Amino acid sequence: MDDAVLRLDNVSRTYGEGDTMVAALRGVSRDFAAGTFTAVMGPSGSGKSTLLHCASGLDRPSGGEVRLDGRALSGLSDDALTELRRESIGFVFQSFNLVPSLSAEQNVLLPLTLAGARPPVDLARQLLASIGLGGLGARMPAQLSGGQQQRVAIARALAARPAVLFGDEPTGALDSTTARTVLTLLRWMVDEHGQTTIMVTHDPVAAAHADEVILLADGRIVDVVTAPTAAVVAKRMAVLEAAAGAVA
Ligand SMILES: Nc1ncnc2c1ncn2[C@@H]1O[C@H](COP(=O)(O)OP(=O)(O)OP(=O)(O)O)[C@@H](O)[C@H]1O
Repeated sequence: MDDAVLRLDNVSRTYGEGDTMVAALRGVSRDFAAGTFTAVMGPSGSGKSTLLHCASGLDRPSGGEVRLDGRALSGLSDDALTELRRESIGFVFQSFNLVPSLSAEQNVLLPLTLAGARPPVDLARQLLASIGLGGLGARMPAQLSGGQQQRVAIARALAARPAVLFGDEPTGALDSTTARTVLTLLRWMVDEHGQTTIMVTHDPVAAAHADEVILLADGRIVDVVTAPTAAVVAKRMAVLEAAAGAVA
């Protein structure tokens, strides 16, 4: 696919050696087209976090290749990889990871200021307004609800206009109503701004917001659900969980 922003080609990742070796990823290949929203699911230990880390340049695969905007990551030095991550990748985590002593606005701008850039003063205000937090920029994280804090974290991840936004259980710490607000926001970023987004989740309802769901089992992609509904995803997951339980 020519419009792939991110391409995984036969990516493998092993941990340890000899008898204790664990194959966390076993030859994963997948193209992620620009402007698409993908959810990654699978039983515990199936390789979701490893996939996210390898795809985002946080970890180096043991084999295969990851290409971001056509650039092979394996050839990059650690410094070049860090630079690429800073410029092209956004992260949102389950624990919002905001700096408690900085205001919402300062948190949003932090990655840019740390990178030595002088972001336009109204960038944070615009970003916060665009995600429904207009007027709250001066608040400290402790003065915001969980959902509001996660939206600040999303604004921060988007400040550098990343090629790909990665979410590691971004709604895992939120109640279902608040989670829906955050998922609607992610969906809106994809639809309105073409923000390519890849999210690991355990929640079929969250996964149903994506364009497709990749299902992992034992380090491999074993199923892909297009135009997912929560019911279909839950059913496929139940089959995989049962199989994983039978092996364990
Ligand atoms: N640093 C590590 N050292 C050794 N083994 C590891 C390491 N990290 C992950 N693994 C193993 O690799 C496999 C995949 O782990 P990974 O964390 O990617 O799974 P996951 O699907 O994200 O699991 P969960 O849903 O429980 O978070 C597991 O068997 C795990 O124990």
